[in-house]
Amino acid sequence: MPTLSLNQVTIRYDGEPRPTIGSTSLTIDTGDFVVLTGRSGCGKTSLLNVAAGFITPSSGTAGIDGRSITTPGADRAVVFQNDALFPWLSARDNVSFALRMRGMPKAERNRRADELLERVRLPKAGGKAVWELSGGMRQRVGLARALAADPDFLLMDEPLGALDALTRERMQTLLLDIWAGANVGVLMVTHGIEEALLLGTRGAVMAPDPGRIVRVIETGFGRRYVAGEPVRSIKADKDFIAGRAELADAIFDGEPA
Ligand SMILES: Nc1ncnc2c1ncn2[C@@H]1O[C@H](COP(=O)(O)OP(=O)(O)OP(=O)(O)O)[C@@H](O)[C@H]1O
Repeated sequence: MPTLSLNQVTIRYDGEPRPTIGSTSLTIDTGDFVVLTGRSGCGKTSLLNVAAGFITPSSGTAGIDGRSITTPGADRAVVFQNDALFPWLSARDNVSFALRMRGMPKAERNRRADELLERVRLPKAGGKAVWELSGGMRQRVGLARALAADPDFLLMDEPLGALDALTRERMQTLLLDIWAGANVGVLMVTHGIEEALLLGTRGAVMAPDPGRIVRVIETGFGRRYVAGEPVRSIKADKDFIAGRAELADAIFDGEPA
């Protein structure tokens, strides 16, 4: 079971007088669903980019089981706010593209792509062109494509940020279903306080200047959904309501929201 570790990572972008991220550590194990939240500009994406291997920390280390993260790798799938699908390919071909890169024969990769599309609740969309899909459907194709590489870690930067509120709620439960069914560790960035609380096994709150994790809240609400409890009953629970207030307080640190 691999572990992704960020150890006393700092980031100082070229030309910036101060570090964007000050010494920050974070560990993600298989089965974790770590949600990174905090005010705009506090450095959430920067930290995720270190885990993804898109940027190298100025000091500190990023690694998986002792191996340094220096570049992106197939062990880490990244999902962005905008799906970044190939518009000229069908949904199935978008998903199977990742498998083609691994040399899998066509019939097998089409079968696997259809399985993955079914997993993201798009059983009939394989032959559809990207332009025929809604925003939520595209994001699900993006997720299926991310899962195709069979990653150890799923790194998601505001994956639901561009969706309308109702689609977003349905996608939250889909993310929990995917997490429960895959052997992955998840790191997800979100601005959504309820989303952080519902999805995360751990909610990590960042503060700015320099960006750092100031609070970690262990949560068990996603596990309750996976065990069969309806989301509405979870969100009505007094522990959920108290958790939401606690998270908001940590994010706004006593300032009015
Ligand atoms: N490549 C870069 N070069 C210089 N500065 C950068 C770079 N990338 C990000 N920054 C700056 O670092 C700070 C943190 O940005 P980052 O995107 O990591 O924050 P964030 O918490 O994800 O923001 P948001 O919630 O608005 O998406 C911002 O001030 C941003 O302008």
